[in-house]
Amino acid sequence: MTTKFTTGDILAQLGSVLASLMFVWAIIQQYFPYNLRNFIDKYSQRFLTFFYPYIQITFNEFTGERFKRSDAYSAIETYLSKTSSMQAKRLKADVIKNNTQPLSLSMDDHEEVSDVFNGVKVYWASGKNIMKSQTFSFYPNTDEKRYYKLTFHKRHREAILGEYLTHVLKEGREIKVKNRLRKLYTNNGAQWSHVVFEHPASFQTLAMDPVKKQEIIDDLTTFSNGEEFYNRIGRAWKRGYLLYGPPGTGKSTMIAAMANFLGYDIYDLELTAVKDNTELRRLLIETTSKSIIVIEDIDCSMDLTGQRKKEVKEEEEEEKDNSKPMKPPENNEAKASKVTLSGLLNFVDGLWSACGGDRLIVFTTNHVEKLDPALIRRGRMDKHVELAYCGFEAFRVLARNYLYLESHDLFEEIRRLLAEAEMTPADVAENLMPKTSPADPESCLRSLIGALEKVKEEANLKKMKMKMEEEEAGRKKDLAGVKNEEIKVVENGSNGSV
Ligand SMILES: Nc1ncnc2c1ncn2[C@@H]1O[C@H](COP(=O)(O)OP(=O)(O)OP(=O)(O)O)[C@@H](O)[C@H]1O
Repeated sequence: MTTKFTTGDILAQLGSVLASLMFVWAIIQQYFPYNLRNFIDKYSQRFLTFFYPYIQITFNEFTGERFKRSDAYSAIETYLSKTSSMQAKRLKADVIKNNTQPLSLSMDDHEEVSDVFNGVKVYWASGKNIMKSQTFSFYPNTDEKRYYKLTFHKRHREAILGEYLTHVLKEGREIKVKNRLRKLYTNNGAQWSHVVFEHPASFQTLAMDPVKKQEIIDDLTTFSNGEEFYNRIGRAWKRGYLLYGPPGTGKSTMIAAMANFLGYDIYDLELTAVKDNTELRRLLIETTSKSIIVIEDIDCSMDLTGQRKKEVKEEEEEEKDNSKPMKPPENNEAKASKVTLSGLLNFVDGLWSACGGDRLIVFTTNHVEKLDPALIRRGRMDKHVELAYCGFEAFRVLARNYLYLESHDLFEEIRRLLAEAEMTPADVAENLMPKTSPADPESCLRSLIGALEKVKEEANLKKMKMKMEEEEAGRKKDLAGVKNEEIKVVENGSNGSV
């Protein structure tokens, strides 16, 4: 006679075995002395690990300082977010105020997901221990100790403890930086204060020559991934950008697009509010990594033309003439209360090495010719980007953004006019701004054509006026020359008569 066991029977048997085991364990816990329990615990663990081929690592949410969340835990949580949303059945959601991603998802307690790295499979499980608290606390409930447990086969120990964990923490931190609310810092004297940075500019909406744009995107990507490279060549991980061009060509917009592209904070440094070089240095040291430090209109912030020459000359003169009496204290004070060009040069290169992490420094100017060459030489300002008057390709970006237009019969006329008239993207954008609802693209394009023709006419008139003025000046010069000749002749004549 054969007996058939159904799955239900097996589960019922298993359940009763487990119940019996738990009962026995409860008895042991109650009646066995503490030392004996400990002994059994210790040796049963050793016995199990002898046969168990897996290694487990636990990452607790709170470590060290009681209320400080572990950086590793939150990096792992972020790293696992994508895998969790695909594999876990129970998820936790949190709102993040971010344009690109409104929700952050993580696996709920007691869930497990797997991950594969270089062909090796590992398992991540989430869990929590609940401690019985005796005391009342104002702090958030930290009696629930959450953790992540990583499990992997012991033959992969080296790869997982080295490469894999480095990869998890790095990637997790990078995603966190991208997802966080970014900040715009401004300085009031030597103090930074900040607001949330929510500028919508992107490289997609930035109107400029597409080849130039791609070059900048590639440069920024290489820079932001270049930690190892910069370490290897022994250079501070920084890059300087000089953006120059007439007002309204998109210098500030480009900085916002750069920050959004890289996920960096912005430090908008008002140089005129900085008392001296020491204050400037302090402000720099307080900046965090993954940030863009901006000095707008650098030519207006300080006298950069010849100032350095003056400074160097003064220093040389002081060195030559040691017998010279010291300057009166009030003079020294006046000099110390300004940021000097050499202070700025130190700011740009010397002190960078003191601050770890990647930083971009961006100067903008409407008058590149006014800047001291020392300030903008390569190595300080590595990339010089000219933001020019609107060309046809830049116009097409604006037409797409403002009017959803890819092509139109009037585009050819606009192409011809843009080649002849100088108009900034800001002015082109203003003309393309819909004036009715719904938008009437053709009337916007015609408005732009009218504005371009006007600019062209004004430029022609200006040219003609200048030409006439030049001719007039030439004629006056000639006339003056003739008069001088006549006077000379008269003088010679009178001399001859004497
Ligand atoms: N290249 C561009 N692409 C898209 N929009 C632009 C561009 N240039 C200017 N604009 C528009 O014009 C406005 C002014 O541009 P922005 O402030 O970036 O110019 P700027 O070169 O920094 O000017 P300034 O030198 O006066 O500070 C922006 O709000 C933006 O809407």
